Amino acid sequence: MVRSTSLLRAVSKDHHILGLRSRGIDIIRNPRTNKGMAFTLPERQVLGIHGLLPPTVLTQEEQLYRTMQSFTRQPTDLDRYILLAGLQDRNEKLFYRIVSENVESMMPIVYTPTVGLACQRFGLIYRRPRGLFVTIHDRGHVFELLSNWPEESVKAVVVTDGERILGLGDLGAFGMGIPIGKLALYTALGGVKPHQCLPIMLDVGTDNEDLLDNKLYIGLRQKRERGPVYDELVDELMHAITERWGANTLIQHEDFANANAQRLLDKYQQRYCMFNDDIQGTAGVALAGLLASLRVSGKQMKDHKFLFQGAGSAACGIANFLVLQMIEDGLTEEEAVSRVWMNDADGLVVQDRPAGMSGTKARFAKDHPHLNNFEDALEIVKPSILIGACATAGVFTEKVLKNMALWNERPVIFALSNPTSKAECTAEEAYTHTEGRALFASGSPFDPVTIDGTIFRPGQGNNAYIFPGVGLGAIVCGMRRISDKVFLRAARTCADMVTELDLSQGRLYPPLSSIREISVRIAVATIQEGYDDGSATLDPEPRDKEAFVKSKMYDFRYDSFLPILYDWPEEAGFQATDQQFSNFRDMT
Ligand SMILES: O=C([O-])CC(=O)C(=O)O
Ligand SMILES: [Mg+2]
Repeated sequence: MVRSTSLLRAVSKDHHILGLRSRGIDIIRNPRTNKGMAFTLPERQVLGIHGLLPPTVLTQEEQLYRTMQSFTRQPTDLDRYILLAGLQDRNEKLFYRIVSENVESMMPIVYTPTVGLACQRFGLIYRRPRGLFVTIHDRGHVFELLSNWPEESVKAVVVTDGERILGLGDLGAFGMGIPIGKLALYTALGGVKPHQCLPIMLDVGTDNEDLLDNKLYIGLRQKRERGPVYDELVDELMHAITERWGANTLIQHEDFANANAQRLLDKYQQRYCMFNDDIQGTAGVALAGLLASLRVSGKQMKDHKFLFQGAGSAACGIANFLVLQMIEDGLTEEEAVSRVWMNDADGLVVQDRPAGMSGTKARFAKDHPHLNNFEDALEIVKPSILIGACATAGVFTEKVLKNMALWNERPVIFALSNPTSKAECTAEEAYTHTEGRALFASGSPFDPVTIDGTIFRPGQGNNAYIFPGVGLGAIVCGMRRISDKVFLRAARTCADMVTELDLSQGRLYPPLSSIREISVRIAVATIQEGYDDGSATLDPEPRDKEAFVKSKMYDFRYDSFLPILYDWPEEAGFQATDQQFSNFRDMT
């Protein structure tokens, strides 16, 4: 089918908006179409932007170089964050390309740890809107509010209510930085098209007094709404998203507090195409690293004994996945659960402890006297694998680490809390106090550590290995729901990509530079699981799934406007094909 070129011609015509004459300049002002100085001379002429740009014409590669120069010249990471946010607002293709090609230097800026600081300073650095703010006062009108979002084909939503932003606690509406950062990785690492991504901040107030007093706060100045009214709003949002953009719209829950995270996951997991990244993404990535560690220790998962410091939803998510893995190794559920111990702010998780217990951790409560000290708990359990998910920096003390090294030839130590300032120990501490024998991973990045001439390159056990690929896979095959098995499969896929070289350098994850390739493989694994369990709706099932996934991914290179605007002038009677038309629509 061919379409008339009238829409295409409209681009180069004059428009009168509020008395202002605007034409080609809108193409420069629109981050989706803007190429900056990379517009070629013929494009500048046809689009009516000749003279609005400096005369030099740059290639995208030259622009990358220039941007990199500015990036490295910034005095602080927060300045680098602001620089990249500005680029994202100006020139989308350049932004995503530079992040995707420089994951090691840019992921720590657009994502953890710097994104944490950006959230804390969000009132100061806020420039242009990105995403939707849905507040408790919008109850009853959420669909109308979503209708204000200009994109018709949203496929991935990341939503937070800001109550547990990384390990930084309740940041209220400042938490918006997190859905924005996660979705930047959906595109940069997973190739999901930017216009298909929507960050949502669900503002139900904040209990953070400092923010309520902060002149720069941008959210509702009220205490958090909880209980049935909160639940109704979340319900309405989930429903409205799928009403507006279709039943298979992917909805990622991010950084909800423990009291809500697992509860909302249980409530919605079967009804929507959704997952909770802090529970399932974290669990998947932790499992991936632990699977890789087995190749070094020569053990099976069932041969291990685990102690978690922190028993929130992330810890429980990991523990549940470990149980599934140990059952696959041949243990009964009871045996598997017996190998997993937890400790939290109220002490060892035991059956009758004074503080009582809520949620999933009850599954792991042991029949043991109450103990209130982590170091004592460690001595009782003598774990071979120690996992920190408690957002308390330094709880893995020298004594803790030395004990781990005393009991284990290759102690496995994961300090997963984010950002770096909340990590349970640093990479240097982990290697130093275990004579370099630790198999260490952290949620946020650490630089390589040199001990006695040996360089250790710690891996980053971060969800970013998992969620962009799962998201991409779920979107392209139109998944109705996402089961835990998707994450188990994703974990195995990630673990399989860890090479002997990685392991020899103490790294339990593939290098970040291969994360885009991993995302493709995880997307393929996700799609496969979708067809195996019947949740994929795309029909027919693509035969070559990898080629199919790649064909759906965002192209970071600039489109040329010329085939559309130059080669097919109306007088020549040319018409655009459907494909050309939709390429153009994607561009504008
Ligand atoms: O964002 C990250 O780096 C991982 C994550 O989801 C969290 O810590 O909440
Ligand atoms: Mg999170």
